[in-house]
Amino acid sequence: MASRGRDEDKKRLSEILSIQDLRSVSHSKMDQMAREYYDGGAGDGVTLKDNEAAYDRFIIRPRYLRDVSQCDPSTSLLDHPLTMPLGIAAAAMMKLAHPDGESAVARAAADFGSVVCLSTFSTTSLEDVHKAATTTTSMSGKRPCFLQLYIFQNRETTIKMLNRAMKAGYDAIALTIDSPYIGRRYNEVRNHFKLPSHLKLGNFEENSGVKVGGENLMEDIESKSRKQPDRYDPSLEWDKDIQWLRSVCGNMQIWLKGILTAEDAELALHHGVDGIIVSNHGGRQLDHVPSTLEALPEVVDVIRGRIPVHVDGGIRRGSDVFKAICLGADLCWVGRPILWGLAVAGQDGVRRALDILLEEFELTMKLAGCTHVKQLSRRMLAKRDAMGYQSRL
Ligand SMILES: Cc1cc2nc3c(=O)[nH]c(=O)nc-3n(C[C@H](O)[C@H](O)[C@H](O)COP(=O)(O)O)c2cc1C
Ligand SMILES: O=C(O)C(=O)c1ccccc1
Repeated sequence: MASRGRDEDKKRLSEILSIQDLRSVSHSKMDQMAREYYDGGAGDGVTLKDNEAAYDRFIIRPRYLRDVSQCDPSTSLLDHPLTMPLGIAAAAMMKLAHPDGESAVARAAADFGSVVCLSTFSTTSLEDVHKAATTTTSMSGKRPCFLQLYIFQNRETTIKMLNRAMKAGYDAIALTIDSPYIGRRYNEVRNHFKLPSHLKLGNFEENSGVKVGGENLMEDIESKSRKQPDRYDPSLEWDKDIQWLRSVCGNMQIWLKGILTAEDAELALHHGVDGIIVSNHGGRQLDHVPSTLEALPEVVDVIRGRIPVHVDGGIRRGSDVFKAICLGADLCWVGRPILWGLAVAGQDGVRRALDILLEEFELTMKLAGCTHVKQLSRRMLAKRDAMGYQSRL
């Protein structure tokens, strides 16, 4: 029975040609609460839509007659090889999509040659995910592994988690800086979003005081944050907290996730972080902030190669990865496409999402006249506007 199910999944997967196909099929695999939690954004969804739409405002300026018979889409991260400049973004509660949850995603990433950033609010323990993310049959050498961090008001909760992450072998922490509070997400209120009772948070004891299940996410954070100690800490500041984090992170690198301006990029550099991720949380936090593709150039310009700059939000095709790398990102992280793949067929569905993005990225490189990621530059793009397009960026 189980193998028949897997055969059916395989057949269905072979008919899925794009991330859009995966998104459509995933909708029939999730109930309304999970589907809208995954796909939805904050407020009116202006930023959510703009993250994707921004990619259509940039056009590729291809160069021809440049021998593209060989093409190498690979790169590296923290000295580990990656099949392409692509990582799997932190997403909470992956078992809402599929019972194999985060471990299936981590296994697919390891076999493909990608990197996982595990959410603080995973439904699998960080130790199990690290094992899955670093055990691979197809890639040689150690695999990189990131842990996304929310800092709690009770710092002991955060310290405990960081100590576990160090012991398990995580390479880097990605501190999410765009969420002192949870954004306004109407779907979570309307659907009475909660973690179903058969699922548990993987990184906290039940008596730890950290919860997202059993209560509406928004009410949970907003009305109870002042009464209960173990909520995100909205008082974080550059000066005191980055230094504190450094003192409790051992050898793990510290990255900031959620940078959208040159000003904050400069502060990040000044505070000695190891890398930054240009992100607006997939349009789930403050609505009406810039699309990440359009925020990227000002951040890249101020950082000037001194630390790596990554980007996430709205990446749905290999050509989107191509455009983000042309605008100066070292790597793209994808969120929802992975969740859609997971919902459709567990590990195989995640692998399908990754394979689609790789095939498309490689073909885009070749058709644009590039054979190595290092050749991607702003000169390969133009920006469309009401008058036509500007050929120089
Ligand atoms: C369902 C869902 C849950 C998420 N949970 C987290 C989280 O726990 N921590 C975090 O920093 N970002 C979280 N994110 C944001 C992602 O890390 C990432 O910034 C975003 O999904 C990228 O946009 P994309 O989904 O358009 O690729 C979540 C995103 C989604 C869709
Ligand atoms: O949904 C999210 O985007 C998110 O970051 C989150 C995860 C768990 C609890 C609250 C918010």
